[in-house]
Amino acid sequence: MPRVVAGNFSPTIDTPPFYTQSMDLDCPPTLGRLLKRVGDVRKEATGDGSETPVHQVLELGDTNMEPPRSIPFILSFNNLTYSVKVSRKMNLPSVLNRGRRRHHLGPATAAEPVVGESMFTTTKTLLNDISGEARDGEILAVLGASGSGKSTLIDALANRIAKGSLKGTITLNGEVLESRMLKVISAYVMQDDLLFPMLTVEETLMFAAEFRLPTSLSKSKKKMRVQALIDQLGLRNAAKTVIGDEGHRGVSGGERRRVSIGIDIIHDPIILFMDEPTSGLDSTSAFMVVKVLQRIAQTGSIVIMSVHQPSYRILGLLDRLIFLSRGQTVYSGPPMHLPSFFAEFGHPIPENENRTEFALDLIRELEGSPGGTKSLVEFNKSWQNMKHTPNTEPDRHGLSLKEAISASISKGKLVSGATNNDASPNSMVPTFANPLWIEMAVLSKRSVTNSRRMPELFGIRLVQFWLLGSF
Ligand SMILES: Nc1ncnc2c1ncn2[C@@H]1O[C@H](COP(=O)(O)OP(=O)(O)OP(=O)(O)O)[C@@H](O)[C@H]1O
Repeated sequence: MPRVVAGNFSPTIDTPPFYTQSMDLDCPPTLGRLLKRVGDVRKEATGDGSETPVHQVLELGDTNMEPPRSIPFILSFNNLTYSVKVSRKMNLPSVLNRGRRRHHLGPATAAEPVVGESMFTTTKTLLNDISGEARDGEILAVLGASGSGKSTLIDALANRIAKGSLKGTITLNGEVLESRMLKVISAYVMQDDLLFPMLTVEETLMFAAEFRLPTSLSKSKKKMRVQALIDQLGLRNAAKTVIGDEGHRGVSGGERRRVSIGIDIIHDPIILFMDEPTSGLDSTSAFMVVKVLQRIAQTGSIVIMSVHQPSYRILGLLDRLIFLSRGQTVYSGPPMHLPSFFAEFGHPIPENENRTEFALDLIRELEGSPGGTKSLVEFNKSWQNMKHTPNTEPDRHGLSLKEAISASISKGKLVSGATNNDASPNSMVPTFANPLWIEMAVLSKRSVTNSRRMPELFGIRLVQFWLLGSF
């Protein structure tokens, strides 16, 4: 049974954001100066000089709490197309035919390679003209059967696809995102949890804070960030529990997944990418993970995730959906438009039926039919043209992307290495928060702490070192 947080609520600051009070937009301050001002404003707000983190505490039962207003961010992607070369399956007659054609012994047929193809390779389109947008405060979910292209789309948006092979545009607030900038303001949460079994949840997150947050951020601030994150992740009751493994009892699967998320979002990213965060979890744990993601979104982040088959409750937490079939969009829109979409397509969703299950079943059925999903792809295009409401762009206070990021940080968001006082724009986005020797020291300390608590592993390591030292 998952534990629900009875956490404290960290108050947010009512004072108007100081970028509107004093930030000179013609000359944006460095992130370091902004962070300092964050401290000053928080001190003013608390009155007693203590600096209170603005991150909110997760209270799963509390749905009335007003999320803090954030700086608007919109990630738009247009006409994303991604193809790869795959080796062609060869059979002798086709090879002979090809040879004959090359020597003008017969007419070319449809099987002749087209431009960009060769005798041995063919082009496979993994993403075909995908467009959409994701906004801060919202969760965009990519759905589809296995092999439909969900992971590929998430990878494309997270800039994890080789440069040049992806066609189309990806912009944040209308500006093309440099890969360095994206790396700093985003996080990609892996499906696999690589955690140290003998560290507690709190220690795991503290090591992540020491590794990823800059040394210029004091230890007490890092501790505050970890405590706020524990509450946000709904892990207060499990904070002192070890992660565990097959041989040691530890946290539950859902808690473990939330710890993994916590490690990746320790720097409070503006964009969070996740490939199947709920896979392998029971429905309650899966719901709690997505609830945590909703809370993260509400602190001013864009959350983009893939999900196989969300339950009815999870569907209620998602703001936008993209259904894929063989790399093509078959539905794009909010969950509440699913019934009208499928009704207009001629396949109304029966009452009391899970909408996503119905949609996925119908897509699978069409995929197996002679015409494939072409009719649904075409219908979606015309439906988008018909129904698509003009972009209701939120008020961005006239900020450029960099100014919006700075302002977002000033409202409590952290960015790794953001305390650099250098005024050049590039200094805003250092790739590494800490020098290599600090990273090595943190990693070694983590490994030693974990090994010391596993005497059997510690013994094996000791023998290994002794043997290696003897030769
Ligand atoms: N580098 C590649 N070369 C060739 N085919 C690829 C490559 N990467 C992915 N694919 C194929 O592209 C299709 C989409 O893969 P992808 O992993 O995005 O699907 P998915 O919807 O995430 O599936 P799952 O739910 O099983 O994870 C699959 O058919 C996969 O085999």
